[in-house]
Amino acid sequence: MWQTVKRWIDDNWTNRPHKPGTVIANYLIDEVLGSGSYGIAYLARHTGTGQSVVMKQVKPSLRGSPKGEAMQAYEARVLQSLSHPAFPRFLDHFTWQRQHYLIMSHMRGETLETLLFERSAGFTEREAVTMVKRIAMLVLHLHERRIIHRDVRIPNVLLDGDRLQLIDFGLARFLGDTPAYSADSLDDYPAEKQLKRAVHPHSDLYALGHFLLFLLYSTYEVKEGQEEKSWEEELSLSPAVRAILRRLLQHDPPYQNIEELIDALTLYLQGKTVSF
Ligand SMILES: Nc1ncnc2c1ncn2[C@@H]1O[C@H](COP(=O)(O)OP(=O)(O)OP(=O)(O)O)[C@@H](O)[C@H]1O
Repeated sequence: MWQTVKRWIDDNWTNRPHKPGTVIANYLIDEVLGSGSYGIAYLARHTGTGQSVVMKQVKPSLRGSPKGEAMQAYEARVLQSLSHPAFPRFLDHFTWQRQHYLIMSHMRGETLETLLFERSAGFTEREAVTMVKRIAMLVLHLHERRIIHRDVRIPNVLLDGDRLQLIDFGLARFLGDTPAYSADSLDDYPAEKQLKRAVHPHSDLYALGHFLLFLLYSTYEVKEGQEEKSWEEELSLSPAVRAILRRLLQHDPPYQNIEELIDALTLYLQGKTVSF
């Protein structure tokens, strides 16, 4: 019972976001962007320069736990190691009144999730492959720096005009580091979650498979009373894209690295046969 009581206190009291208008150190909060599993994100402004930033606060209930400030410090380290216009820029990391904050550049644009589900954007097979290739190029930039993002999903990709950006490095890990922040191993998780959270290029490749599926389903029309089938039966795909998806989703032997995927996508876009 005490866990239910604690959860109520955390949700309604301990983890209440700051209100717009609150000043935290040198930052004025304009808007609460969201409250995720580990942190609270705000749109804020530097009080001196007026620069628009995203401020992430460690959930107060997680302070001192492995998913608290240590996890945020790790995200700060990942962002500090990057310098690329398609990723948020690290700006600051500080403790203020015993709360922990990470400041990064605010990326403009709309998420792919908004484009698909609110604006009903539709992607042809070629457009979907082109989009996934562009995201794969960003993932390549990360993998070359030994960073596995582990959260490449439609809400974390922003499109600003023609500029594509990848955000939310909260789960990113450097190759060679453990998958979890605590001493827990992934062994107790279901197989799919183990794959998604592995600190290995395969986890981002698997996520890109789901990303491609979301784009391909954007033009799919469900008929009244139709029963659910597998994606291979529901989508009318070219053999090349079907083969690429099967490898991404690990129905067939997976690509060993992101370069192999980019090569397959490039061959498809050039109209050449993909060798399996
Ligand atoms: N650098 C950024 N620029 C623009 N928007 C951002 C940026 N970082 C996060 N956001 C937006 O803020 C909101 C919350 O971001 P956050 O990274 O906390 O993700 P979350 O998925 O809600 O939380 P969690 O990953 O902790 O479960 C999201 O809507 C996200 O699009």
